[in-house]
Formats: sequence, structure tokens, C-alpha cells
Amino acid sequence: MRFLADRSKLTVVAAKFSCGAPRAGAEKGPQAIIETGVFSQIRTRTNIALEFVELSQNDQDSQIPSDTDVMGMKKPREVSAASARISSSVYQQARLGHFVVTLGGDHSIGVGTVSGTAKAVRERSPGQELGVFWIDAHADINTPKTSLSGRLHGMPVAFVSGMAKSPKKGIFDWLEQNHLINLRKFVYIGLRDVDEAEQETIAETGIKAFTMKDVQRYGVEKVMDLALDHIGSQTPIHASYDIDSLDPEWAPSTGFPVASGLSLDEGVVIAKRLHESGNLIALDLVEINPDIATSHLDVTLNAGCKLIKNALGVVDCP
Ligand SMILES: NC(=[NH2+])NCCC[C@H](N)C(=O)O
Ligand SMILES: [Mn+2]
Repeated sequence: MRFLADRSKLTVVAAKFSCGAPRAGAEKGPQAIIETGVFSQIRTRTNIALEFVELSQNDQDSQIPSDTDVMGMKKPREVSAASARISSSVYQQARLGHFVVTLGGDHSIGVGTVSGTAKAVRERSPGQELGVFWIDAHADINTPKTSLSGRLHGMPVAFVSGMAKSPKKGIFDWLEQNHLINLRKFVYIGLRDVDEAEQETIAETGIKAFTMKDVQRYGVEKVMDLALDHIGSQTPIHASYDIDSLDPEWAPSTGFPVASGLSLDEGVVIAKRLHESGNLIALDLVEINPDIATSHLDVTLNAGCKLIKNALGVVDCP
């Protein structure tokens, strides 16, 4: 844990937003995870001290009166304002050297979380850049131009890397240079539903991407060897874990389930290997929607809790 000030401090940010997704429900994800008792378990089984920060749509600036589409983007002002607040909360915690777990929320919150840690890393370790693991069925690297849906949960990687720029005042104009990440220190794992334009972007930029085909071909341990190698052993890591990276068998309660995903065991190996790297400084767990496949919500929550515990090095009691 060489990049954290104190390994026993953990801040949980409940990012209760679904404005980046086409349907509501993901804003209830954080509460559902917290109510499983996973953080109480972590508190009793470890010496980790927990703090909670809650951000939600009902606070302050969320009800923006005329949030009309801009360049095809849906709810651009609301998503931008939400991620600005998430970014500043994550930054405030990460700059103290706390491990930050952000519970989503739809994946547009990734603009906030990743930019927050990127800025904190630059401040805490000058010259250092953040490494990012984006574990997801989708690439989420559409720009307003290439997106077919206009939904911002399909665009966070484009905004946080500077590929997509602020088109207008009040829409991601809070992103500064020190918030942005370098896509050379970025890896995808679990991809299997990537739009054509996104595939072109990945090919052109040379982003390291391990698709589900790669996981099947090499095995998840080998993929993690290669992915960690690519990021380098001296780089702090932010993992943005979309629950839809898992196969719908293990994570049915999500907005965009895609068949042939990671098994829960494979997902756990990824989390465990990130922990064992000693470089993980932040984790997002996003896109759990309690309103979807409600009768199997417990399956999805169980999977999510396992990912969190393994990423923190907390092992289940037998
Ligand atoms: N985080 C997610 N579930 N993203 C799904 C994105 C789907 C599609 N690629 C889009 O741009 O709209
Ligand atoms: Mn995603």
C-alpha cells in the first residue's frame, strides 16, 4: 500500500446517481450494497476505519430546469454537476491517502471518481500518473459525436482522458488538465459489447484491451499478469468495476447485461490480484440496479460484496 498514507483508512462514497443511464434505479445501488452489511463485516474483521460520504440527486444543484440535449448528450448538465461533486469528494479523501470505494450509480460517475484520484495522485506523488483498470462488458469510450444513445454512462472514458472536450459552459468545463488520465496507463478487462466507433478508437489509440475472448483464451490469471505488467509495478491503480462485466448469471440486476461474461470466480481473481499488487488506491462498483431482476437482487449484491472484500484483502470466514 505504498501509495496510501494509512492502509487502515477507507472512505465509502455513496454516489446515488442514475442520470447518465436511460432508466432510473442505479441510484439505489449504494444503499442496497450498504444494507448487506458488507462494511460492518469489514469493520469487525479488520482494523480498517470507515467513513461514509453520501451524494445524491436530491442535494443542491441536481434539479436543473432546462437540461436540454447538447450534441446529442442526454442530461448533460445534471451528469456534469454530479460528477463534479463526486470528483471533489473523491479527491478530498484520496489526497489524505485514504482508500476510496465509490458505490454507483451508473458508470458516468467514473468521470468523477477517476478524475478525483488522478488529481490526488499528482499532488501526493509529483510526476506520478494514475493507472486505471476498467472492468466492464462495455468500453464506455464513446464521444458525444460517436455515441448512438447519447447516454453519458457510455462516455466516461472519453471525458476523463480528454478525448471528448467540454462543448459548452456548465458541461464538463470543471475538468482541469490535472484531472485527466493517460490512456497508455489504462486497461480494459471483460469487453464483449463494444460499439463500432469505440472499436476504432481502441485500435487507433492502442489502448490495452482484454476482451472476454482473451479471458477465455489465456485464463484470467494470465490476463492479470499481462494487465498489471502493462500498468507497471510502480503505478497507483484505480479500478472502475462495472458489475455488468460479470456474466448475467452472477449479476442479473443491471441495466445492460451481456451474455458470456466473467464468472464470479474470475471476477474475484481480478479483485484479489488488484489487492495483491499493493498498488490499488481506489475502487468503483457501478451499475447495480435494484429495480431490475429484483427477485435475483441478492445474487447481484452477493457478487458485488465479494468483489469489494477481495479488492480490500478481506477474506470470507469459512
Ligand atoms: N456503463 C454502461 N452500462 N454502459 C453501456 C453503454 C452502452 C452503449 N455503448 C452506449 O454508448 O450507450
Ligand atoms: Mn460501464
